[in-house]
Order: sequence, then structure tokens, then C-alpha cells
Amino acid sequence: MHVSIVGSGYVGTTVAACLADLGHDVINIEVDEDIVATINAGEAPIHESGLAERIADHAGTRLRATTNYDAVRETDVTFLCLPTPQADDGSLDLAIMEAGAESLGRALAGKDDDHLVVVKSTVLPGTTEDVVAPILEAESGTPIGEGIEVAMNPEFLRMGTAVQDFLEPDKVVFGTASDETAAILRELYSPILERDGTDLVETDIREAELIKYANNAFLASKVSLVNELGNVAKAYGADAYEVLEAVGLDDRISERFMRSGLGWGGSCFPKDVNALRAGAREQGYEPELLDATVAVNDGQPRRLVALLADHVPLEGARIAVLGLAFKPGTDDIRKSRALDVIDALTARGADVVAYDPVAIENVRPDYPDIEYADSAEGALADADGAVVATDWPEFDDLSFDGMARKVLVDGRRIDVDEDALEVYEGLTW
Ligand SMILES: NC(=O)C1=CN([C@@H]2O[C@H](COP(=O)(O)OP(=O)(O)OC[C@H]3O[C@@H](n4cnc5c(N)ncnc54)[C@H](O)[C@@H]3O)[C@@H](O)[C@H]2O)C=CC1
Ligand SMILES: O=C(O)[C@H]1O[C@H](OP(=O)(O)OP(=O)(O)OC[C@H]2O[C@@H](n3ccc(=O)[nH]c3=O)[C@H](O)[C@@H]2O)[C@H](O)[C@@H](O)[C@@H]1O
Repeated sequence: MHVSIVGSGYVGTTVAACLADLGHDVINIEVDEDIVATINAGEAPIHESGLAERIADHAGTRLRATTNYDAVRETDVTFLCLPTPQADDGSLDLAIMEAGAESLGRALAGKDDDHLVVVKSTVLPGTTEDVVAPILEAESGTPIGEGIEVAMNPEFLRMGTAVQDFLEPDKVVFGTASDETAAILRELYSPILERDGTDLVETDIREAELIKYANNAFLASKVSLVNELGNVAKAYGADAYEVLEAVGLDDRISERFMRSGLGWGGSCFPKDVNALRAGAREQGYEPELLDATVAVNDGQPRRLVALLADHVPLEGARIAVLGLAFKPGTDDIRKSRALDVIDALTARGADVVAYDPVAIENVRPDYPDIEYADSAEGALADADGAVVATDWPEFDDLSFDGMARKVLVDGRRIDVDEDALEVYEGLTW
């Protein structure tokens, strides 16, 4: 099948490379010329395991990139993989989606045969039919249903395991208005749907849009609940990890997403939970539990710093922050809890020395005044205390020999030789 993918970021690039790998002919349409040149040179514009090989294999043949939307006319299906960021008030900002839909609609004006536009970006219920479709219709001059169809196909991949998550998903969701449209998507995804373990959900467009938000809201709330239980465990002097490991043995709960500590960050959970809260309010519903999910999450970095302050007077103290990425395996620092920890430490007068194996250069522009080390041990040298903000595997079995005071507060439950420390505190254990 001939497929165009608008937006070549984490999702668009991964989907493009994987669909090319499955045998489709794919073209990425992207405004960033560097990304276009990188893909056409056979290289990956982002770091994801298994991505570079796939782009190298297919670039120039089944995978191409361009800045020109006219390329959509050579394709049967277009996926919109554009950013759907958070506006200043927390609500969903659709400006980029609207601009992309306009360009796509204009390009489709010159197309003779039928075209399917699939929204893959995370958007609130109603966006595909009430925002994207009317723009496509107005710009192309073709009524929806008479040459252009729309569908919604949310994406559940995680950063760091994007390729594997796309090719081996738990579920694939098609939100369509007709079985003909669903059939096109079934054909496109057929190798993925045929594998054992992939559930196919076929539903209406509005439900597909909401499934994505409900999924992320559930996972974020699960971590916040685990963190609340963890805080209670800590108050009782109990180990939350032992407690929740046992709880997770209940099939109805599952042992996954049970790691308590500093909480959730990243480019998706925060913006998606906030968009759903704002959307729910707009619909006249007060999302109290989702509000609490965010409040508990926002409290964890402050709790970590308060715990450290119990052992180290922070004013003028040299404090090592280990880990800056929002989770291990990525250099993404968007809404990383580590940044809240740094803010809280500097607000209390501490001198921060930070280390991360890959994310330092992403933090430096916004935090030019803190110190950066080129190894964990370098950050720990002469430190009066340290905190773990990201559970990078390389932080297991650290040596604390160089610390001025061997105080470690762990926000992520790394493997530590507690006997090598003067003070070891876990955030929830
Ligand atoms: N990053 C992730 O792990 C996941 C993201 N999502 C959702 O997928 C959507 C895309 O997210 P990401 O790929 O992370 O975003 P991203 O920011 O990594 O990539 C978006 C790309 O679109 C390009 N772009 C912006 N305006 C454009 C335009 N008018 N025409 C063509 N290209 C344009 C940007 O230059 C950028 O390369 C969002 O709705 C996000 O919530 C869903 C699941 C996972
Ligand atoms: O919509 C999205 O973009 C994606 O958001 C998340 O993926 P991602 O943000 O890449 O990262 P996760 O692995 O889900 O972790 C999110 C945050 O939760 C934290 N977390 C996760 C699990 C856990 O047990 N405890 C915990 O604190 C992580 O440290 C991280 O900060 C979802 O897992 C994906 O399914 C979804 O597609």
C-alpha cells in the first residue's frame, strides 16, 4: 500500500520505518528539513532501538521523506502524526493539527482517486470529525465520505521501545465510520494483526480517541496510586516495593507499572492527563480523581528534597542529582521529575551537580548555572548528599567513596550497597 505520514517525530518516524519494513511504500512529510535530509540519507533522526537499521534498509526505496505535501497524492492513506501539545491553561492545543490538516487538504484538492486520512496523534473526542474533517473538506473541496474518508488510530508505543511496541502491540485500535475504512486499515496492519498477542479493537472514531486518553490516564493514575500507597508505607516504616509486589500478584491488578518513587513525567502523560482534565471540565464534569493524580505526582519531588533536608542542611550544600531523563533509555527531559528536584534543591540554596548518561545537553540550555559531571562518580565526588532521579541501570552498584557525606535519597529504587552509605533513604521504602 502507498502510505504518507505527516510529521516525522517519535511516532511518525517509527511508524514510517515499521510500515516500510512490513512491505509498504512510505513517504514522510515533515517541515524540518534536517529530519527530511537525515531520513533520505538512510539515518534515524531519533534514537530508538531497531530504528536506524530499518531506515538504513529502506531509505531511498520503500521509505522516503519530503517537505512537500504534494507527495500525498501518490499515496492511498495519510497518517497525521503531528504534535498535540498542552496550551498554557493545560488544555489541548490543536494549532499544529489544524495547520497540518490545512496543508493536507490543499494537497488532496488535486487528487483524483479516494484517500483515507488517519489521525494517529492523541486528540480529544470529536477532534477528528469536528476539527480535522471540516478543514480537509474545506481545503480540498471534496466532501468527507465522497472521496476523502477519516479515521482515528491511536498509538500506544513507549519511547525507548517504540519499534518493538509498534510491531508487537497488545492491541491495535481502529476508530472508523465504515467497514470499508476499517478494511483498509486491516490490510495495512495485517502482519501485526496476524501475530499472536495483538488484539484488534474496532470502534467508532470518538471511542478510539478516548481510548488513548483513558489508557494514559489509567497508567498515570496507577503510578500516582502506587506513589500514594508508597508514601503511606514510608510513614508506617514499611517497604512499598514488598507491599506492591504482593498486591501485583492479583491478576486484576498486575505487577506492571507498580514502581513507586518520583512519579511520572515525559512528553505524554502530563499533557494527556491535563488535556483530559480540561476537556472533562469543558463537558461539565469535574475530574476529581485525575486532579488528585496530578497533585500526588507533583508532590513527589518535593517529598524527596524534604527527605534529603532531614539529613543534610541544603543551604550551600553540594548535592549530586543522578539522572535527568524522564525515564531510563531516552535523552528526553520533557516534564522530567529530575527538573522539579533540581528546582526544589536550588530554591533551598543547594549547589547542584548533575549527571545523566545521555540527557545533559538537553538540560544545559535551561539550567546553565548548575554544574554537570561526566560520570556518576564524578557527580558524587565531594558531594554532601545525593539523590537518584532516573533509574538508569548504570546507577546500580555505585561507589560512594568520593562523597564528603555519604547520604543518598533514592527516588527510583536502584540497587545500592546500603552498608557503603552513612544514610540511605528510599522515597517510599
Ligand atoms: N512520543 C510518544 O511516545 C508518543 C506520542 N503520541 C502522540 O503522537 C503525536 C506526535 O507525537 P511525537 O511523535 O512525540 O511528536 P514529535 O514532536 O516528536 O514530532 C512531531 C513532528 O511533526 C513535525 N511537524 C510540525 N508541524 C508540522 C507540519 N505542519 N507538517 C509536517 N510536519 C510537522 C515536527 O517538526 C516534528 O518532527 C502526539 O499527539 C503525541 O501525543 C502517541 C503515542 C506515543
Ligand atoms: O502516549 C504516549 O506518548 C505514551 O506514554 C507512555 O509512554 P512513555 O511516556 O514513553 O513512558 P512510560 O514508560 O509509560 O513512563 C512514563 C513515566 O512513568 C514513570 N513510571 C512508569 C512506571 C512505573 O511503574 N513507575 C513510574 O514512575 C516513568 O518513570 C516515566 O516518567 C505510555 O506508556 C505509552 O503507552 C504511550 O503511548
